[in-house]
This record gives sequence, C-alpha cells and structure tokens, in this order.
Amino acid sequence: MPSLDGKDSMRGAGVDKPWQKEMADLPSFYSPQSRPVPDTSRLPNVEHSQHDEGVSFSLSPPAEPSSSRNLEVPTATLDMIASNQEPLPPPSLLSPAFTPPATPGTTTPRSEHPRGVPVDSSIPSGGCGTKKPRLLETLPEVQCIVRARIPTTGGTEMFLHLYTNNVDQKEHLAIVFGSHIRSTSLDAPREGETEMDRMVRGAYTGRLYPGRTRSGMVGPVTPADSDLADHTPAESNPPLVRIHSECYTGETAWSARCDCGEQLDEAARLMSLPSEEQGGIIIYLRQEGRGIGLGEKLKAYNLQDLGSDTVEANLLLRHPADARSYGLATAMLRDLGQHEVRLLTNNPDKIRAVEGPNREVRVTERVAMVPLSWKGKGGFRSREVEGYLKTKIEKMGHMLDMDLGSQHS
Ligand SMILES: Nc1nc2c(ncn2[C@@H]2O[C@H](COP(=O)(O)OP(=O)(O)OP(=O)(O)O)[C@@H](O)[C@H]2O)c(=O)[nH]1
Repeated sequence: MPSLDGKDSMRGAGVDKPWQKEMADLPSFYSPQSRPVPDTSRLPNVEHSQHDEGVSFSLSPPAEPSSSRNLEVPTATLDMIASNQEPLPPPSLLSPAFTPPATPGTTTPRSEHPRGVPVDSSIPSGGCGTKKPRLLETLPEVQCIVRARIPTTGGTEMFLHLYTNNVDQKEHLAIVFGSHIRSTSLDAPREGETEMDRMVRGAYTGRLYPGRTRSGMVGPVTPADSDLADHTPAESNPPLVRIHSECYTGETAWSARCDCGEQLDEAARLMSLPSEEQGGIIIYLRQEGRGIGLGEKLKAYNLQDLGSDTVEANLLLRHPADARSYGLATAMLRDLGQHEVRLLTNNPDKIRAVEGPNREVRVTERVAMVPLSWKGKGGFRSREVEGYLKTKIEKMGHMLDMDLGSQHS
C-alpha cells in the first residue's frame, strides 16, 4: 500500500537496487512503474523454496526439450533474481506464446459456426443489391498509431488499434481478434525509435511482460525468440469482419431504439468462437447517427416520437437518409493485410462501399445479423426497435426477413 506521505513511492524511497534506478530514469510514458520480472521461459528451471529468512534458489537444466534454445543467463539477471528475495510467478503467467481464441471450458460448440452466403458485387445477381455507392477515386491514407491488448469481460482478448487518417480528425478504431493480424503502418520502423518506444506503441510480437526489452521485430530472429512469436493459424479462410458505425445511445446508454449494441456484442462473440481461427476484425467508424452526429440524431429521435420513421426524420432535418462512407474502413482493412473478408451485415450498400473504388477488398461472403430476439436467443424487443428494423428493410433495402421477427414474438 502506498503511504500518504509518499515516502514509499518510487522517487521517495531509496533507489538502492540497480533496477529501481533504471525504472526511476525511464520516461513518463512508462507506466505503471512495475518491477521487472525476468522471463523465466528463457532460463534454466528455477526452483525456489520459501524459508523464514527468504528464498533459496537452485538452478537445474530445463525439463522441456529445448536444445535449440539459448540457455545462457546473464549474471546480472541471476543477481537480480537473487536480490529480489521473492518467489517468481510461473512462466505460464509471464509469456504465453499466443492468445487462445477463447477461454478454455467456456467455449461455444463448433457447430455454432457463423453461416454466410457467398456474394459477388460484380454481378447484378450477386446478393448485394444494385445500388452504386458514391466512392472516392482513391482510398484515404490511414496510419495505426498505437495498439494494445485488451482482455475482455467475455474472457477473450482483442487488440485495439487506433488509427489516424488524412480526411478527418477522428480516432477510428480496429478491434482485432487474433494476434496474427498485423497493421503494416504500425509495424513499420520509425526513425530514431528505441525498442521500448516500439513496445509502448504496440509494435511488438507475442505478448508483453514485465522486464521484456525487445519488441521481437527488429534484428535477427533466433530460436530463443519463439516465445515472442505470434500464433498464425493454419487455415487461410478470410476473417469475419464487421464495419460498425458509432452509436452512443445503443452501445453505451442502453437505448432500445436500435440494435447497435447487440450487434457489436454479437460480432465480438462470433469472432471469438473457436471455429474462427483466422480471427476477426471490427472496424469501428466514428460516424455517429449514420454520419449526422449525436446532436442531430437526438433531434431525429424527437421527430420519430412525433411520428416520423428513421429515414423521414433524417430528411426533415435536411440530412441524407444515410450520410456515411466506408473508404476509411477499406483502407484500414488493407493496412491490416486483408484482401478478402466475410462481412457481417444486412446492409447491401456496405458490401459495395467497403470493397473500395478498385475492389481493393473483396467481400466473399455475407453473414446476416439477425436480431437475437428474432431467433429466440434472448436479446430484447421494443416498439421502437421494430420500427427501426422495419424502415431499414422497407426503405433502405436491408436483407432481413421481417417474417422471422414475427415468428418469435
Ligand atoms: N440518423 C439516425 N441514425 C441512427 C438511428 N438509429 C441508429 N442510428 C445509427 O445508425 C448506425 C448503425 O449502423 P451499423 O450498426 O453500422 O449498421 P447498419 O448500416 O444499419 O447495417 P448493418 O451492418 O446491417 O447493421 C449508427 O451510426 C447509429 O448511431 C436513427 O434513428 N437515426
């Protein structure tokens, strides 16, 4: 526990150990100032036993067959272990080789594979409607500036990627399931950066752990680097992708006017299924209220309460029915190394638009997003959401069968 007078803080306390001095000298972004723990997966087996006076260590050769591993332990590291006077956590806590797609034992059966239908936007009967979205001639430029691992409340992990671009000032996001999906712009080396800089901005392979010093991406790769590698699935099916537009009301403020929150949760759940080994990507675009912004969307809600549907309300406010574009999503998918995707959507415009002006990304399959309550699998019902979905189907050409909704009502 930190004391109130701060005497036991890093700077107030005596910095008598070399690692304490090193930590105190680190730049301010290095937070929290945790204590370095050696990567025991690189060490010979370290057995420790607790005695009254402290801990004694004995070093023995590794039990695992690892002839190709570098077993040399720097003397300084051994000194640090000995001076820490505390047992080490097991290696499994420090450096698992890859993030499993779901917590073992909590997984949904494989049979619940998200089922899609093949689509081809290049032919009229390809399952994407006939509307031609307005597309920019070239894709915007995007850059992933930081990435971080996020353990989720659902038990799985994802890597949140934050992007900047040359068309707006917004922080668009890519929520990536699977550490093998890498951003080219993030991984590119930057002039003058250190290995610590790379790790802090997320340009590392494998996992971070206290005391790690190498991003795993620069310099020769040795057999000892195997713990730093990302797991690459054998399958090469296109990943599941959802292009999701921001909805503060539906995702954060519990609104039952739309199913946006449920769709976001469901997309994450499907991408975490064990059958989705190739991972998944949610491109989260900051185009609130179909691009009109939260303030205007709230006005539209008042107009809806006065009797308009969702499209009429937008038009009464002098906005298009849908003011969104998807060029940023296409550019972000390309940056994440994707040429082909399976898209979770009911919206035919999205399929054509996300493919880009020169079909930079191809949608090979469409996976429908059926409201959970329509499938009898939970979810919620409200007069407002039924109206919202009805307008999408009848006025915006969304590929959903309204009859499904009445079957479980
Ligand atoms: N203007 C307006 N926007 C709304 C309303 N309800 C929800 N939205 C917005 O509609 C958008 C929903 O977009 P998405 O979740 O990407 O879905 P979609 O384009 O409808 O198509 P799907 O991929 O099939 O879900 C979000 O930006 C919401 O904020 C509304 O009543 N009026």
